[in-house]
Amino acid sequence: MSIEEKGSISIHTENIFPIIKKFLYSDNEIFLRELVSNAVDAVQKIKRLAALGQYNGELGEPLVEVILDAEKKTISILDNGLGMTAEEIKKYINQVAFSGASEFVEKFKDAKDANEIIGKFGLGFYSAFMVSDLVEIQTLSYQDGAEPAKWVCDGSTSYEISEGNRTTRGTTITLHVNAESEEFLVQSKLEEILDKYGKFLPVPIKFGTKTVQEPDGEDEEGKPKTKSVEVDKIINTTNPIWTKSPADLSDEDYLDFYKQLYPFSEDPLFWIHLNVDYPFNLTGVLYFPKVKNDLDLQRNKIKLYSRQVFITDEVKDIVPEFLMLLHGVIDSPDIPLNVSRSFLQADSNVKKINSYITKKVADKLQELFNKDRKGYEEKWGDIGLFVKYGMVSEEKFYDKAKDFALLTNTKNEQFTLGEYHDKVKDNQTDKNGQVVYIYSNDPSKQDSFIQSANKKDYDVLLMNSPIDNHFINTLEQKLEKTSLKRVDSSVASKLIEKDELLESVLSEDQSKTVKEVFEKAITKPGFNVEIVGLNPEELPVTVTMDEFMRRMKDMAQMGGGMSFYGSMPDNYKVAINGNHKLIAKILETTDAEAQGKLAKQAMDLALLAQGMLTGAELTEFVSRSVELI
Ligand SMILES: Nc1ncnc2c1ncn2[C@@H]1O[C@H](COP(=O)(O)OP(=O)(O)OP(=O)(O)O)[C@@H](O)[C@H]1O
Repeated sequence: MSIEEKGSISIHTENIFPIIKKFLYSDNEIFLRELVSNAVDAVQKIKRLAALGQYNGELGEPLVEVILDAEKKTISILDNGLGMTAEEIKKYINQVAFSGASEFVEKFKDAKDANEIIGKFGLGFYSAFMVSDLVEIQTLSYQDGAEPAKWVCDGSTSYEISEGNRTTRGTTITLHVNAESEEFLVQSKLEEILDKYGKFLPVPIKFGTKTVQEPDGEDEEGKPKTKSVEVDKIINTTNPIWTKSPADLSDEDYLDFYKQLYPFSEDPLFWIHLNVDYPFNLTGVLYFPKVKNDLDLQRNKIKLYSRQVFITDEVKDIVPEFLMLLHGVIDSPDIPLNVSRSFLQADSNVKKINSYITKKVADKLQELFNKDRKGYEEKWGDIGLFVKYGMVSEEKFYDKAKDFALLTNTKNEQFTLGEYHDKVKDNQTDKNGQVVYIYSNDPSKQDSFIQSANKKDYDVLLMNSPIDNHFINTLEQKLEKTSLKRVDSSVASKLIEKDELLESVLSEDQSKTVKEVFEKAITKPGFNVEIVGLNPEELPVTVTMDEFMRRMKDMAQMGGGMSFYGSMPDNYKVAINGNHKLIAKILETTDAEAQGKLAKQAMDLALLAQGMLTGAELTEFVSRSVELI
């Protein structure tokens, strides 16, 4: 039989080709992904037909091959899949493939920004025209009595079908690469693209050959000999671990796979194997990495696959924001890829997947916590950031994480939220029944404050990670009758307001004198002197910034819309311990200059403890101290 037909493809838009070519230029490498996936699909379809008994012929070893002919300027993709009849070409290529392309152009016309749709839109077979002047299909269907068919098209709306030359079942797509796309006529370039998109495809992909050493008997001395042989170079692993059952995998398998994905990374802390088939299909393995300082470098490491074809490493909406630092692979055929990214966010499957992942991560952490508390505590330094971020940003995650989130104190002891409440509630409840958690965000700078708090048997939490400012707010919102105060926000005995406040031993007149002496000694603005009655053991002078004021200023600095507070001058409280020996000494001193010096010295010591004494003031303090000794 001879097939001879010229025809015209019926689509609305006459000039799809130039539009697609122009706007997909930056991402045109996906043509190879699309054509190789089609070839893989064809091979899997024939396997399925055979399994169903609908095909009884020879299956052969499933194989897809990519051949580059740089001289002829062609790239061919061959498969031994199910092939197509001439009728099927008309149906699947002329109608299906081209309708996909015209749909793209329609969408493109409506899109405000070309980038919105580029890259996610699977153009399928039509993407071949992004890099070719002419595309040829040679195919032979598996069906009884099928004739080989050939289809040729130059990307315009006219095509030609005639008798083909394939003698074995399957399809060969040959691209005659256009002048602008000659970069793809380089072996290493194609290899790179195949590696990127096809590393884990389920059917072996051959690309060229490689030389390996094989045993070749023994030499005269009886030593084993080897010879060089050329073998097919297969670029992929067909059964990556996420397609297997966790029961069949060892820790080593997971670690090996991690190394394969991220060759230069340290081992991960632990991992989660994802596997769900209802209400959506999703498999994958997510790894918790050791957190490094440069958080940005670690983002966008999760790879999204669809049926083992790599799609993207931008998984922003599929994976909740707080888990963007995780590594690994997610594979789901149920994530719509033929549409713009903005549509992707709104997709109900994407939302479901997002909450599924959140839940799985929470379950895994709970399991680790329950099984091995000590091991979990050791990992907290790395996972704490994720957990706190999650608690701050997602209500649902907070509800789960409140049972396994840990608080660390300055003595490096760790507590769950419940344990910590029980630990401090007796000694750290104020007169209004509020439990006050005291924290430090910089233990070395705030050491004197921490020591004063510890003297009162107050516990001090460590809150020095980048997320802690937000975490503190979340805890205050969620924990009942609990507030948090930074250890240097007031003198120790006033951090938690109790009834039993010490009185200052000073008379009203004496207080007034001391206040004046200090006000004179302090030359900078924004320091308000106050005489308080503290334990004689506590420091004579303490400089603090009010908790509320400091938080508002911190927020203003981070651009949290509190700019009013940001523009306010810094305001500090200078608490003079009326019960301290030094204050008595100041009162006894009659020489005004000596009095002023003592006050200045005590004030500078307080500033020094806060890390606020710098530059010329520090130099002056040092020489005054030398003089006093
Ligand atoms: N190598 C092949 N062997 C057999 N049939 C093929 C081959 N390549 C394409 N086809 C047929 O042509 C159809 C259209 O292919 P095309 O890639 O445009 O769309 P698709 O694969 O259905 O969807 P997608 O847009 O996701 O790629 C396929 O569904 C398939 O029936």
